[in-house]
Amino acid sequence: MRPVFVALDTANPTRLNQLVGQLGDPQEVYLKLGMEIFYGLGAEPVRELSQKGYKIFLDLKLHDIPNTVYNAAKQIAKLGIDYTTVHALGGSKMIEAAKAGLIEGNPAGHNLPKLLAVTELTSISDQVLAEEQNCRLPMKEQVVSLAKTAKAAGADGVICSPLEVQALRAKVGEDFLYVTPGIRPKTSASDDQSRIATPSQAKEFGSSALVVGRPITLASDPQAAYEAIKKEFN
Ligand SMILES: O=c1ccn([C@@H]2O[C@H](COP(=O)(O)O)[C@@H](O)[C@H]2O)c(=O)[nH]1
Repeated sequence: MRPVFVALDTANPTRLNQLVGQLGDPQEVYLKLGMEIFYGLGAEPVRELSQKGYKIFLDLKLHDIPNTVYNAAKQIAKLGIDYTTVHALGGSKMIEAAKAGLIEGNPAGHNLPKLLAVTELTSISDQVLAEEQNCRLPMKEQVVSLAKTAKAAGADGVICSPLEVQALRAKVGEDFLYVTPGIRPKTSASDDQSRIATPSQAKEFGSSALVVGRPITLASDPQAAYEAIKKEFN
């Protein structure tokens, strides 16, 4: 079964516990904890949820000089997490430094966390890419180019939109993870996301895993919404 990570974007501990409690057996639930939790509540919820057996994707999107990223990744690895992120735009030396930091900080006996490089955020449209980032490449080519750099620098996969996965599989390879946010079931609002797809489209395009936040966390029955998305994707 391919993973569906639930993005728990809240800094309210009561809300966090309530949501986690609604999702089901820790051994079968994949959680994505991001900046809101980490900056609001610190590292403790990350350690606690990991110790309870949840698979943890800590999405802090590191983007800094290589030395700073190396030291930050070393600390992140100590939390006992399974996946983490850097921005591919930080360059190959920064991605290599992140990988080295994860290896150095990883506790003995724990699987090495997988390093995912964010290509272009799924909130970025073709227009913003061209007019604000002044990128000369079309979106798919830009994402492929960033993914090639990330792979050569030692990343285990990338974060991208499902809309780019077919091109990525063809040009970057099958031996790489394509983890896709920007997921919206047919009846959900797109919110601030630009490059979106439904769970069944993501399945058809070949996403390795999904990241889904508001369509689950704001649903009247989050567990039912989570189960429906897992079923549609698998
Ligand atoms: O390109 C990216 C990278 C990360 N995200 C994160 O995924 C979730 C999506 O939440 P929704 O509520 O389903 O929109 C969120 O935590 C983002 O930080 C992304 O959306 N796009």
